[in-house]
Formats: sequence, C-alpha cells, structure tokens
Amino acid sequence: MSGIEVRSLSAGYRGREVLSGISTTVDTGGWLGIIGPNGAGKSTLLKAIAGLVRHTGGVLVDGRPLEALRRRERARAIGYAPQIPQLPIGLTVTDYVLLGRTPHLGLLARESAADLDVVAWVLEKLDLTGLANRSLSTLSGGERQRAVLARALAQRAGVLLLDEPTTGLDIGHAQALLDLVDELRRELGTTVVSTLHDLTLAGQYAERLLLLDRGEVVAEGTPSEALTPELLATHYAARTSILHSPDGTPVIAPVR
Ligand SMILES: Nc1ncnc2c1ncn2[C@@H]1O[C@H](COP(=O)(O)OP(=O)(O)OP(=O)(O)O)[C@@H](O)[C@H]1O
Repeated sequence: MSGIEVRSLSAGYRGREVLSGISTTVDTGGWLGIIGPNGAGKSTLLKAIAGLVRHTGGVLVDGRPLEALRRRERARAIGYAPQIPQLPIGLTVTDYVLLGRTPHLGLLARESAADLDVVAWVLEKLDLTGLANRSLSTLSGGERQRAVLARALAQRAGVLLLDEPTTGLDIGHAQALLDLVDELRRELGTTVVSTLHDLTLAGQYAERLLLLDRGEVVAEGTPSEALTPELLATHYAARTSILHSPDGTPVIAPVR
C-alpha cells in the first residue's frame, strides 16, 4: 500500500491562489485529518492531491510523482469521494458502487465474483444492502452520501481521499463509516486523508490533524496539539472548551 507526500503545493482557480506552499507527509496506513474554517482550502487540497485541480509543487504516492502514473494506475492508487458528487441518474446502488471496481477490471472485462463480493461487503458495512436495487435518484440525502462513500471504498485504492464524509449522516451511520475506514487502514494499510468539520470526530479517528487557514498550514500535529482553545479562537473565531473522553481524545465543546 502507499504513503503520500505533498511538497510545496500551491493551487487556485482562474488565477486566484487558494493554497500556497502546502507540505505534509502521511505514512502508509496513516490518517491525516484536514481541518480549518469555511473557505480555508480543504476541499481544494484534496482535489489537488487527486489530480483534479491544477497545482504547482509535487504529490508523490509511494515516492512516485502523481503525473508519472497512467490513468488506470492513478485510479488504483487514489480513491476520492467528493463533497458534492455528480451522480449518474438511473443507476441502481449496486451498479453505481460496482463502478468503483472499474480500475481493477481488464479491458472489456466484466466484473468477477471477487468484485461482487467486495461490493456486497461494503453495502453491508454501510447499511445499504436493503437499498441495493433502488435507483440512486430515490435515495435520501444520507443514503446517497453513503452510496458515494461505498463506491470509493469498493475501489480499494491505496490512498483514500474523503471530503466531508460524514456530512448528512446521523451519528450512528457516521460512526459506522469512520469505523469502516479505520478497519481498511488497519487491515489493508490504506492511507487516509479526510476533511472533517466535526472536530471531535476528527480527533477521534485521525492520527494527525492539519489546520488550514486562508490556504496556509497554521498548525499540524496530534489531535491534542491541533485542537486547542487558542487555535480554535484564532482561526475559527470560536469559543470552545476542550473536554476529554475516557480514552483521552479531546472533545470540543462550544461555549455559549
Ligand atoms: N471552482 C472554483 N472556482 C473558483 N473559486 C473556487 C472554486 N472552488 C473553490 N473556490 C474558492 O476557493 C477557496 C477555497 O475553497 P475550498 O472549497 O477549498 O474551501 P474549504 O476549506 O473546503 O471550505 P468549506 O469548509 O466551506 O467546505 C474559497 O474561497 C472558494 O470560494
């Protein structure tokens, strides 16, 4: 499986720079959470790592520059679940999640029993089995979000980029999703980079957090290092107090 290195990455849209000089490393099987206020550049950073936004600087997967990978290699190396996906209408949940297996199929090859097993496994884990034959267009917001994540997880890429994966999910489904991502990380060595607005969940699941503000890294470290009332006041203009759950991870409590 693959680690990832970002070197002096800058990116933007139509001449306006949104990210400047971002550098970070995620070891194989590591989980980096990207946090920061609205508009800080979190989604743009994930898109740049996925090769979907033009950037300068380097993104290396397992020491190899992203540009050196052919399309299929890249699709096997990096899975990306966007915040606002474009969904093909008319497809069933199963057919949509099967699209995640495309990078593993031979030319013109149909999916194998192993591909169908991966899809059945991920549908089960994300509580989608009962919706397997439903059309995507009939799903609720949270169900659709889970289908998008199921497709990305079925891809079994070495690096998984998840943009706000818990948006729209209730607390139980959010935990099931994050537990599943953690299982892939531990059992298959999948490397995870995710943006998360819920800072308590970010601190519970990511090993390291990178705090972005106005396109720059302003803090990076363990959850306890990156989630301090001072940093949250400075960069989010938020009033918070940090509690601790029994396992020691920080719980961010808003203070009225
Ligand atoms: N396609 C685009 N064209 C022009 N500007 C864009 C585009 N996408 C994002 N931006 C701008 O880039 C900046 C960073 O946006 P980005 O979506 O990366 O922020 P974010 O940290 O993910 O924010 P949020 O927490 O609100 O999702 C914002 O100012 C945004 O308006």
